[in-house]
Amino acid sequence: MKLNIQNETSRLRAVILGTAKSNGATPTLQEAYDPKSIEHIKAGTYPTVKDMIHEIESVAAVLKKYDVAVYRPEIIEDYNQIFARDIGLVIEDKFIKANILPDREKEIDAIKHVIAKIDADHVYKAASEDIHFEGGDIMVHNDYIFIGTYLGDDYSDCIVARTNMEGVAYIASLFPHKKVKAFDLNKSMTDPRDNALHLDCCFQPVGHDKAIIHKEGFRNPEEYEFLVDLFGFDNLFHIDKKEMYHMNSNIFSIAEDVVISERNFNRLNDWLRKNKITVEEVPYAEIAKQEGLLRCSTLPLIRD
Ligand SMILES: NC(=[NH2+])NCCC[C@H](N)C(=O)O
Repeated sequence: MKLNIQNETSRLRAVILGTAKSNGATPTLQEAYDPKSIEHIKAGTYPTVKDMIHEIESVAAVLKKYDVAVYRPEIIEDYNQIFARDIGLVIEDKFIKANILPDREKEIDAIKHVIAKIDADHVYKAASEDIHFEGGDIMVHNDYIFIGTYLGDDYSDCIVARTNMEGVAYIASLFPHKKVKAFDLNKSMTDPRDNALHLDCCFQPVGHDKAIIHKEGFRNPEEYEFLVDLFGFDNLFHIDKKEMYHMNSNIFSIAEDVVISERNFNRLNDWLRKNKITVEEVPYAEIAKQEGLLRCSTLPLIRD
């Protein structure tokens, strides 16, 4: 398989979509690794496997309708495998295995059959355990690579900070011809409304020249301003705290003019349609309770 990813929005041809088939029992508070899951475990509203299967399979159906080749992970019994995005990433023709949170380390084994289709010298893995990065923090945008990180002193105690500057440097080393821009993100282990778990939880390009953004996701106002300058203020759809909590920035593009979005994202979906983008609505509010949505559930392999 010849990989090709240059940006977030060109026509999608092949993708890995996560699976909810054997998610296991509701995690304990100790097992959870994000504040939104913790909130729902405490409230007794953590999603059921049945509901999550229904939601993720509705995404599979949309991808099929657009003739996208869809690869699925093999099943690991009682293990969360929904968020395929984070376990690896493709930039240009390279597949890079993530150096992911240890709780999620096994997920990559389940896509071995996909990685086996890629020429071995196009598959990368950072050797040092001090290098941390997950796919949700990394976005290629033509000449740019955008990377979410966290520069706070408490990085090592913060399990919602998944990409460090060593990770940024590693990705930059693989793509010396790209402009790499890191973004220091706001993190909270206790309140999901203040937690940009990954860059795609507060920002994502969409369409030809637009992007969805949550200003408060950025710790450094200058880095937010950089994106305003790059995209132009009028091309940005600003989402508020509540919309970011519901994961509005985490929709998924099949093409510049087709996205998969959550059916309750009324304000966003209206704006997309106003911009001549077809919105394929799916139910995803249950999976959203785990602080991940549609971009998080997909790992694109080939776009035009
Ligand atoms: N790309 C993403 N935003 N992924 C979301 C992953 C959510 C998952 N609960 C975690 O904490 O790892």
